[in-house]
Amino acid sequence: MVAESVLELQQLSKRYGRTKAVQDLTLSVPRGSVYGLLGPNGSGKTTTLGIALGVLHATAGTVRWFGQAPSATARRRIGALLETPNFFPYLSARQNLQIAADIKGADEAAIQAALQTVELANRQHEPVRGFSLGMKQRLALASALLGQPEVLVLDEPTNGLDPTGIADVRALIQRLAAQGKTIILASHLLDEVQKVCTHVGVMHQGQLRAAGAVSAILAATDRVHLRLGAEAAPGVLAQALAALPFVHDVQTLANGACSLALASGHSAADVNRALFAQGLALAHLSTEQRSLEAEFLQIIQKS
Ligand SMILES: Nc1ncnc2c1ncn2[C@@H]1O[C@H](COP(=O)(O)OP(=O)(O)OP(=O)(O)O)[C@@H](O)[C@H]1O
Repeated sequence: MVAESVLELQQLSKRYGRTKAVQDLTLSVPRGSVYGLLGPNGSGKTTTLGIALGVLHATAGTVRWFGQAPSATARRRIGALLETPNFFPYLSARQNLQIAADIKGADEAAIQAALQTVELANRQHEPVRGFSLGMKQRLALASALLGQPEVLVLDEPTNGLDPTGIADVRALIQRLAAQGKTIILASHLLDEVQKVCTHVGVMHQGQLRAAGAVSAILAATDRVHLRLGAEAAPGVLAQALAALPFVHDVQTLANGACSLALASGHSAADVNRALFAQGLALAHLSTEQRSLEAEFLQIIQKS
């Protein structure tokens, strides 16, 4: 079953004079996913989110939210945090949220629920000037949550935070995702995307270089290492592997060992079975799980 998309971007492009900030970008965010737009600084993530939210105009392309053209009704279903808002430092967390709630038409219950979600309910009467950056970021998230949006769009949500602040925001994102919200976040931190996202779109120089489920992108990069017993003739293993249809990118290593990549849906056990059926017994078999970082670097290098 194909998951329903919350957001679809079709052939989006944005130019600033000669700068092509976004080029021909097409992506789809499945409902219930935590979608990480990953890319180095200047790769076009903020521009993409800005266009999706209607605060920037695309030079070309279309945006669809919930299967429809953008509208005020659709916008009310989306909470966004593109930059940390300026809170009034002498007002309490609650008073600051009250101002945002008045603008959004959210009620008392919504303020209380948002404060609880971001775990600031017990500090709500303190002035914001005494808050850490992490607490301010959580308050900003509370503000984005007023109106109970189905989707949250966050630009670099952990930027500038210390490790505790990062862990708090990460846990919060995971809690919101567990409640069924779709979360779209931009980040240049691989680790962040790998830890919290179910899906990833890798951007580089304004273009989407790879996209899909994090698990699929990682599985596609697993490498299997294997070696036959010392009695095997040199080259036999590489030859046998090259003939297997679900194996690609076979590399011969020192002492006759080989490494390979698997087609999706196949495992190291399939390789073992196929070789054994040909009378080849393995002395060593292991899988190297590559990190998103390794994959990310490879995607960027390829482009
Ligand atoms: N208002 C603007 N005027 C001119 N160029 C811009 C403007 N906004 C962005 N750019 C350029 O567009 C490109 C993409 O920028 P964007 O901010 O979308 O990238 P990003 O991936 O979000 O990076 P960062 O993480 O640094 O914010 C960059 O080359 C940037 O310099």
